[in-house]
Amino acid sequence: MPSILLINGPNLNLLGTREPHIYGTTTLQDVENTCRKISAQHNVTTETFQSNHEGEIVDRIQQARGNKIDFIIINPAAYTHTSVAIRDALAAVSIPFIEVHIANVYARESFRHHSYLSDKAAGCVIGLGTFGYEAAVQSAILQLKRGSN
Ligand SMILES: O=C(O)[C@]1(O)C[C@H](CCCOc2ccccc2)[C@@H](O)[C@H](O)C1
Repeated sequence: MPSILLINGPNLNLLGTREPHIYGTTTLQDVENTCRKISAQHNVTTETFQSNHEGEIVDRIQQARGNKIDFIIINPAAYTHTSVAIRDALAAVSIPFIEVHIANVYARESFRHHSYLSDKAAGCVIGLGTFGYEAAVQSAILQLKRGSN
């Protein structure tokens, strides 16, 4: 069964509990449950991982090859703007990925306007709130089906 890995970066464990005016009131658990439900409807499994630590995210990406992950959906959070290490880990495993951002990063501080990942992503979903995760899962499923045809 095809498998998606959903990775969320630092502070996203607080989703839905702080700064609702920016990130909304949906919790990370809600997001993960919704992604699992959507993928299950298409006979795709979704594994979820959240960490506040860059090295743990790198480790999880590296493990994805051996864990037979077919697609990655990642919100790197603040590491979007700083992490060559996460960029390099994604390149090393050669698993297609979609980058998700809840807020419109281009409408925020200028330091959020650069991503170390976007140019290597299969696609980016930015500024659609937590619905962006649903859009990313639906797109990943379509790409996986296309690849299996
Ligand atoms: O808009 C996004 O999804 C971001 O990846 C969120 C990051 C912040 C994640 C922290 O999320 C929180 C959620 C609730 C309360 C506090 C932080 C931010 O650093 C990026 O520039 C854009």
